[in-house]
Amino acid sequence: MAHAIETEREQADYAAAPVISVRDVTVSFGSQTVLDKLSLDVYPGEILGFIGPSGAGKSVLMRTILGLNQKTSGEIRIFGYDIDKVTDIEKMEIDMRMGVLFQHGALFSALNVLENIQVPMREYLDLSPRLMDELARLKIDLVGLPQNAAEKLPSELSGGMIKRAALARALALDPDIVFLDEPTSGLDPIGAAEFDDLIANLRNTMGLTVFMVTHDLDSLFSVCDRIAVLGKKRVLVDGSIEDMLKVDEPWVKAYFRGKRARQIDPAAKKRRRAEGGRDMEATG
Ligand SMILES: Nc1ncnc2c1ncn2[C@@H]1O[C@H](COP(=O)(O)OP(=O)(O)OP(=O)(O)O)[C@@H](O)[C@H]1O
Repeated sequence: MAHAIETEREQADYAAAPVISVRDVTVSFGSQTVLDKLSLDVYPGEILGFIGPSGAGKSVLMRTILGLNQKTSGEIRIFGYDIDKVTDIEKMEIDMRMGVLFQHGALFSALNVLENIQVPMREYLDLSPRLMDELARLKIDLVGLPQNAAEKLPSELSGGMIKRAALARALALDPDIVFLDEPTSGLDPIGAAEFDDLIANLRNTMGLTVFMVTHDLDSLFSVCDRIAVLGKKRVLVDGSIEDMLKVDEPWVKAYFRGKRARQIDPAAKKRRRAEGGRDMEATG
């Protein structure tokens, strides 16, 4: 499906070279083929929502792009580099430009928030402890956590605080792109909306590119510029929310026009963009 390009900004983004380009990628585990010749582009500065049925392979694609799963065939380019042809130093530079928030946060339980945020700094940079403390505290501010969260262990944080701490860690090296695996799962609707706003603000202020695996319809409607649907081991369709509402593929139809989506007004996103808030999304 062609992109429905709505704004000048989007037009400029889609004219730019993709930051991630996945071409004909196949991933198998033993005899199980999870992704079969899948292709997908991610453009600079966009928030891409990646959806699909449970077990379809969303996390597998994310992990494959990150180099955590092997692909059987196909090509992945990140920032223009073919990841099969990069040197070790180029690979490290690419890794440093990508932050990841894994499902459930995946913080180290024995480390406090400050130490968790410093993990990527220790892995990739050679900084003094004092500078690392300062940088980590800036990230704590950036994600809207109180400074007294710095010394807390993950077990002492609420679900929403864990997500924010994990996001702070994903942002530790000032990446160009962040991968978020179901970032709002387990949050109450208010916490989820606040987290969505945080993601949108970070994109707007830092020019981040966001690859978000999600099941959250509110996130898709409120912050995602584009949605890609995984099904039958490939990207079935991609486009705007408005495009999704016109798609006849049964799963996409059930997802966007089923019972849970019935209150969502397709015109609301345009109003939200015009007004710069997310309060207008759902009609009651
Ligand atoms: N390391 C692995 N070894 C073997 N099979 C795997 C591995 N990782 C994932 N799979 C299989 O790949 C399939 C896709 O899993 P994946 O976690 O990507 O689904 P998903 O679309 O993210 O699902 P959900 O929405 O439920 O999180 C599943 O059948 C899973 O069992």
